[in-house]
Amino acid sequence: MAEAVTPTPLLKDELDIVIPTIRNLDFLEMWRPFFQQYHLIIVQDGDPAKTIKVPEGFDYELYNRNDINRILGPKASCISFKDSACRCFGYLVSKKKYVFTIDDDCFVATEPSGKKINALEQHIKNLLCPSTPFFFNTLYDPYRGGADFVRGYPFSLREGVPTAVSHGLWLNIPDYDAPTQLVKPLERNTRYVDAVMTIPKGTLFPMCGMNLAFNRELIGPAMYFGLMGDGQPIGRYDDMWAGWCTKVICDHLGLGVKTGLPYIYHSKASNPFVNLKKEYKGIYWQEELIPFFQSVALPKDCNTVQKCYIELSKQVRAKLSKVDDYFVKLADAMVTWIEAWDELNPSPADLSNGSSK
Ligand SMILES: O=c1ccn([C@@H]2O[C@H](COP(=O)(O)OP(=O)(O)O[C@H]3O[C@@H](CO)[C@H](O)[C@H]3O)[C@@H](O)[C@H]2O)c(=O)[nH]1
Ligand SMILES: [Mn+2]
Repeated sequence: MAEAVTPTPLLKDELDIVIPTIRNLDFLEMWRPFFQQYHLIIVQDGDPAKTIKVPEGFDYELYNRNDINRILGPKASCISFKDSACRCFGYLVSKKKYVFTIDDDCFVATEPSGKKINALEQHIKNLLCPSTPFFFNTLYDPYRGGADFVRGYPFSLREGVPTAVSHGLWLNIPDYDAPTQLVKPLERNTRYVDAVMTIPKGTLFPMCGMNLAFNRELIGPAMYFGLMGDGQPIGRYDDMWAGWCTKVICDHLGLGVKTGLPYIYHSKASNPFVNLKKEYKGIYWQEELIPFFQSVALPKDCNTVQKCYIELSKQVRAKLSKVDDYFVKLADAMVTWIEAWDELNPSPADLSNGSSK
């Protein structure tokens, strides 16, 4: 009898899984059937002297703070310490076209049917299918089996645009801010919504980094998770900052951002009092940040993510320094991030003219 051949997982050699951690990586055991054939990039935060045990059988590279400092030198100043924002170092050093990032307290969720959810597979489907940011399809993702564009949907728009980001959701512990966590400590998300939607052009969204995938070649340089944690006046707004920058750049470049499936099972409610201390400035700053991002206009000649990002950093410095001096520091860090990105990811043109930035 012919041996059952395990199909090669989609994008096996074109995708890295980036995991920020201050804990242990036992959660990988539950993901083993879905992750084992992919390469992991583990970003160890906190004390570099601590040994993080990686379960047997995984192909990985692990970076701690000493590695980050060694690889980036002075540019390491743009990588946060003691905050999940450190994960973006993994995006920097990856050499793959796609990245999936997941937190170490996120587990395999189950569909209402009882089927285990391969979150990575669903993210890949989301990324490989076009997005529809210019006209909302009321039957949600028209490219999913059993759905299509509905009547009245312009045929000129049905080709869609390339998808840059796939934003997944969470069962059990939802990604609530500290005030909501404090008033609703026992609330659990049990609602499984079987939908994937493109976030319309011109609409921002709160991007959560715990179950997120993106096309690194299309949007990687915009996925900087900012200056958070140790030595910074704010934490837990890393993914929000990246999401706002990413969305305005995707809108400018005509790229798509999707949200919805897949779900993961989020198990750890971080301490709301600790979270409040980290994120409280963000809660009132965002009342000024959102109008800023809503008003961002990027010049036509910003035709690459790096050019968009540098232009964005100039507008952050000019328009947000009045909110707090922190944004001047952040604007500088945004430039350092792009310098680091271009240094570690030279374009073919850079390589051909031998300029190592
Ligand atoms: O200093 C730190 C703290 C945590 N990590 C790693 O980052 C992720 C997220 O940590 P945790 O699960 O404790 O955080 P949450 O409160 O559940 O979620 C926040 O994290 C971000 C989403 O990813 C966002 O800011 C909030 O939603 C885990 O893997 C920790 O090990 C870290 O590296 N350094
Ligand atoms: Mn968590």
